[in-house]
Amino acid sequence: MAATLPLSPINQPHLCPRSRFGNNALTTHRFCSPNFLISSPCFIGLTGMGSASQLRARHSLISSAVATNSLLHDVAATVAVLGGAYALVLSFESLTKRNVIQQRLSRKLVHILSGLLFVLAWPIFSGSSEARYFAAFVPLVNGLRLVINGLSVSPNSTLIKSVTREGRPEELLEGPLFYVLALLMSAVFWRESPIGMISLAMMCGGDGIADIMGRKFGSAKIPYNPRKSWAGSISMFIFGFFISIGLLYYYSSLGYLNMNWETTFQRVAIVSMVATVVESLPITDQVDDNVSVPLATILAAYLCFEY
Ligand SMILES: C/C(=C\COP(=O)(O)O)CCC[C@H](C)CCC[C@H](C)CCCC(C)C
Ligand SMILES: Nc1ccn([C@@H]2O[C@H](COP(=O)(O)OP(=O)(O)O)[C@@H](O)[C@H]2O)c(=O)n1
Repeated sequence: MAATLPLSPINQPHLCPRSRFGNNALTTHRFCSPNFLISSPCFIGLTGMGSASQLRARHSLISSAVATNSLLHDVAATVAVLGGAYALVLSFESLTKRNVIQQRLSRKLVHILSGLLFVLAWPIFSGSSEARYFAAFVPLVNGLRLVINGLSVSPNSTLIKSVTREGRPEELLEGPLFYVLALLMSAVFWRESPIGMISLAMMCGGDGIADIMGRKFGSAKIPYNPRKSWAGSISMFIFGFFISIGLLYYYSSLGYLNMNWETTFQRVAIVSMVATVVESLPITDQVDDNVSVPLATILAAYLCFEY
């Protein structure tokens, strides 16, 4: 594990290298961590803190303490987010069981909230470079839960009621499973890249809202796909765009990103348009939206923000 202090996400731009993303996104670089700096030769020379071997011993002691601190921090954050995921599904199952909301709306709200709350929770993990893998463990566990219940003889009815269309256990192996795999993939891009967060904004916020608005106001159908409507697609573009901008602003305000806002709005608009067009295509029978939308978004975002 890379020994880096769980840094305040506010970077020291004059010390930290520029990110490889063209928008000058700053990254919390391990060579800018206080732990690295206090053991650097210039610091030693300036402060006369003792012989090099003494300082090497002190550095290794500090490094192992920092690594242990980050490990405990990330384990606690993982447990907290896993608990949040379980509580979210349980809450909507209870609302559905008590007929407060319909099962179809419950599923869509779980679809919208799970991913967005997951990406909003990323800052509670440590500043170590391995933190993203602890975060990715959450969708991994939920994916295994979906597979076990989708294949099992005695599936968990709470899960089925909250995330399936028709209450069939095997449905868990379709949209919901692809959904959590998309969350896992987005977590690997992590806090220092706009790509993963925009992917979740479009899949969770955009595609989720498209369903709700399309079912309610979708009388005018799209010519090349009568199963989708202009209302649904326009809603996906608008909500996906603003949720993406909101997430980029959130992570910029926490110091993880330093976006060039003069170009970011256009780039996000392009990515949102690509995701919306892909979602509207008549390919749902071949490729689930929870596969096509995140993959299209990641590719478009990579091209728009990488160069
Ligand atoms: C209903 C879901 C997907 C189906 O989508 P679609 O077919 O309607 O397009 C969502 C399934 C959610 C899953 C069971 C739970 C995922 C939890 C997530 C990994 C972590 C959330 C943490 C947060 C703090 C609540
Ligand atoms: N662009 C869109 C997307 C969905 N919808 C509406 O939402 C319903 C569900 O959409 P979907 O098949 O994408 O649902 P999921 O696969 O996202 O669960 C569609 O049958 C339409 O009634 C729409 O009108 N326009």
